[in-house]
Amino acid sequence: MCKQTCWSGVTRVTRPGTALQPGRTRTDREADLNKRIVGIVSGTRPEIIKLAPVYHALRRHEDLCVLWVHTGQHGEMAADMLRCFGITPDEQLGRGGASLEEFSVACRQQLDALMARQKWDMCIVQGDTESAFLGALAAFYRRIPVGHVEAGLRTYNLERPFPEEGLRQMISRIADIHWAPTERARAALLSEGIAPAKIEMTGNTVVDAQQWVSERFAIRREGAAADGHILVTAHRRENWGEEMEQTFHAVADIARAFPGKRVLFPVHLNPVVQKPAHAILAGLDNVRLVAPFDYLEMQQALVNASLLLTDSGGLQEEAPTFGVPTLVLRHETERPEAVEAGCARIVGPKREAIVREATRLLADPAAADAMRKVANPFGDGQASRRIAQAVLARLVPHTETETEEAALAA
Ligand SMILES: CC(=O)N[C@@H]1[C@@H](OP(=O)(O)OP(=O)(O)OC[C@H]2O[C@@H](n3ccc(=O)[nH]c3=O)[C@H](O)[C@@H]2O)O[C@H](CO)[C@@H](O)[C@@H]1O
Repeated sequence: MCKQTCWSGVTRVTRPGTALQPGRTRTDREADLNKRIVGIVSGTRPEIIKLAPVYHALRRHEDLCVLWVHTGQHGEMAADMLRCFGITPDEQLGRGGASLEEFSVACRQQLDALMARQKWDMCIVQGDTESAFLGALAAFYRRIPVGHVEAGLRTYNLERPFPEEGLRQMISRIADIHWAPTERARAALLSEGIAPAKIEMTGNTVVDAQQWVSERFAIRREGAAADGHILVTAHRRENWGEEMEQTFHAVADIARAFPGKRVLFPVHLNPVVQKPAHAILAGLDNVRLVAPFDYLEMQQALVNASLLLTDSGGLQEEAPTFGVPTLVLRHETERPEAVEAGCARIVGPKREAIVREATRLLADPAAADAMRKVANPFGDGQASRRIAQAVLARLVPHTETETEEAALAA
């Protein structure tokens, strides 16, 4: 592996076997071959999970030079995810500092320098993070078309989730192609005046990511669905403090009421979560508090769960793939499709409602079974292929693109 520092704080990584002439980059060389350059910008764990299948789908096409740029918003958690999906970033940006402001300013400068030097034909971002917004903004100023994966999620409440709701709405204002995961997301974008031709309903790439790892790492359920553990995750900023403590007291109540059930809780590293989780739950025999899982461990823990209690967006989307009934520990969700389909319920972060709903599902196997049988409303595992087809149609219009039927039959 060759590492070159190409400007302040930015390290360029060249894959083995692609030795370059001095001063020349893989991008320069591939641009000479008339390849169109697609840059993918990631910052956090969920972005990597949802962009990895897009990266692999795009790399199948020889007319494209696909670059992965990691902003460093998440460090170690992101490195685990990149490893899991076999991705080595082409560009790893340097963090400007610990605060979000310092990160943001330095990230914007580095992205602009990168885009000034390499003429990207498209910039792809995902979701609603600071990195996604900065990637879209830098591309917008450089007149590079922006493709937005998981476009159109909305609560229309700028406070919840904060700052994500604002960031995703701003990305929608400057994106050129909006890949909506669901019909509801498409309808939201249309209602905001985005031209129908710029929106494509693709499904959510999170299902593709699950299929990708399940196929390669043999992720399978061990034992009967109803016998599995209760999986818990909680980290959302808007629940910090008293509401999160109530959630953990509810988990303790459930563990005491069902001593034969094991509760598995990978605890987010933030001390705001660690402290109350350990104070309230550490003494219970059937509760295991563990460090955050890598993606493979998490998918294995999910497939073996009989019930999921979570405030995570990604886990709400992943649980129906494995038929795991879900209680959402939030007041509202921008992913109501699971609730409407019948595989999830919103219970909020408060003790009484969580205990009531969990007890109902644990005591009534028929109610839990009904939730297990619902197909995943978020995607069919083909989203990244549809996105790759859309990129090709835009950047290499004379290429023959696979029909949906041909791809599915392959
Ligand atoms: C408001 C909102 O909904 N915002 C979302 C939120 O994303 P989220 O709630 O989905 O985030 P998490 O829960 O951190 O990640 C979930 C993924 O991580 C895997 N996972 C989890 C725990 C673990 O121990 N090991 C793992 O592997 C898990 O299977 C899943 O795939 O924040 C992002 C910005 O950070 C936003 O862009 C995104 O809209």
